[in-house]
Amino acid sequence: MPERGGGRGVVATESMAAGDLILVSRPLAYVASEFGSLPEAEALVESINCNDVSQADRALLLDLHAGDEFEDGGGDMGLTQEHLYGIIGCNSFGEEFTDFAASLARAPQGAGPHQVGHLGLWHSFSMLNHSCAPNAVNYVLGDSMAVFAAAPVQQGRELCINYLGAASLRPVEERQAGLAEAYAFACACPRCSLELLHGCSMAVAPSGSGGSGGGGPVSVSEELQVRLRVAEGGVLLGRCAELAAELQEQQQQHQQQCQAAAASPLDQLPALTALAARAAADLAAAERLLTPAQELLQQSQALMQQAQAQAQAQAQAQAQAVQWLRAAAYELYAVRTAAVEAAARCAEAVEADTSSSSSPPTAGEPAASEAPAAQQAAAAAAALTEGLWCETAGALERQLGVVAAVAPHSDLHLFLATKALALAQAADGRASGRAAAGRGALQGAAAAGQQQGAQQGPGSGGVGGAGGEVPDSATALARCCAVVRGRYGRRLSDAAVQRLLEGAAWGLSQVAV
Ligand SMILES: C[S@@+](CC[C@H](N)C(=O)[O-])C[C@H]1O[C@@H](n2cnc3c(N)ncnc32)[C@H](O)[C@@H]1O
Repeated sequence: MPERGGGRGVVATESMAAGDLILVSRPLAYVASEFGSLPEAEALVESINCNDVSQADRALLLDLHAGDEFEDGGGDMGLTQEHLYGIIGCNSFGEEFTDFAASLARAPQGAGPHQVGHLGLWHSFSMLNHSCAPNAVNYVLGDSMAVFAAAPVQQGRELCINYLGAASLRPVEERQAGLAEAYAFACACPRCSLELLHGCSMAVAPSGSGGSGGGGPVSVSEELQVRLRVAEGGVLLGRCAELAAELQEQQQQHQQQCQAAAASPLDQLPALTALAARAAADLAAAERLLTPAQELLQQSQALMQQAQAQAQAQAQAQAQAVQWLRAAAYELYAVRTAAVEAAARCAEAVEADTSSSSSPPTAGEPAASEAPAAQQAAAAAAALTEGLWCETAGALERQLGVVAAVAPHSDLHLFLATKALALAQAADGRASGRAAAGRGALQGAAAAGQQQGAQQGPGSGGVGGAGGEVPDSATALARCCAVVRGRYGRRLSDAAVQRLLEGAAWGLSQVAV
């Protein structure tokens, strides 16, 4: 059939009425099964393999369509098992006969009352193609296949049956999917085309109805009704197609008339007037929208101003928080320094006490036996001083890291560095290790200043010498001043630099005990 892209089919050689017998086909292979059950394809294969089939029928079997891969009829290979399964898949027809009375009436001769389910292959019947709106219907009578016209058929029309059984009532997508899966073709019958075109299904299966597309068994009477309905649908569809053709013709005429009318300018006047009226209406609608739009604009402007004010307030609050944090840090180091100084004084007092107790005791003075206790106290005080210093130095180091990370332009880490250096000197002028740590902190501050700040002149940024000598307070102060100048000289006024230097000097004077 060229109109469906190849393949064979059956065409009416003369017009016929609904109910006319089209063909009766004897089986090439046929197996019966128990009432209510459909025989398996294996049973049919077995009956063919057991030489039940004559040579002539074998040739007819080979003539049947078996899928695209067997288009050459199997070639020299003859009838392989694979080919046979392909033939059965494409052409076999079977029913389980759940309608008991009708089943008995159709049962093949010799079949017992329970042997009424069947599966078979019929040659001329296998030439019929499928349509979801078929004009022919088939019945198994005995083991023969009879095909009748299910609607009036004009000469030259293709005769089609329904491959789907009751599943032909399913929506178009399901029918298409079922046919594609079982027979590997996309159905383009008038019903499918119409339903696909309009995106709707003209028939929806009643709930619980089955068919070869899946679901439970369907009785024969039910299936007959289904086929009748489908056949009626086919007739209606034919009428629809004719109407569609008429409509298309009319549409073309209208189009031609419109084109002719468009060519004449006078005829365009009503269309232009209508367009103008629509434009006026659009304008009025736009004007109506203008006032609320203006109001919205004003509202959003007010909101924006509010947001700006909020952002300013937030920035101020942030700046205040930074100032507060800075003050808190100064406070902390002042307290720690005071504690270290107190501990040092305590140690000095205990030491003085101990040395005075080494001279002979006078009346009212503590006995010589108490001297070890005083020594212990001195040792404890020294340990306390040491511990406090270590803690303070550790805290200074951590603060330095934090300040350098979050506020690289702050002068706080300079202060912290000078503090660390002074502490190292004050705590133990001979402990070069600790002093070196203080010097290192000062150098770190200077290096941060060099990276972040303005360019420094030669020698101005170097804080601390390369040797292990601990610089005195005045040297440290001079080096701090160099750092400050190097870092802030460009961006700060002279007065501001002076204030910073004074601040650093003040810090040193507080701790250089
Ligand atoms: C029982 S055979 C029908 C006869 C077949 N056209 C032939 O040439 O032998 C079934 C096969 O025919 C083709 N067929 C049947 N109905 C069709 C349809 N409506 N559109 C396209 N192909 C169809 C499919 O390839 C299907 O597997």
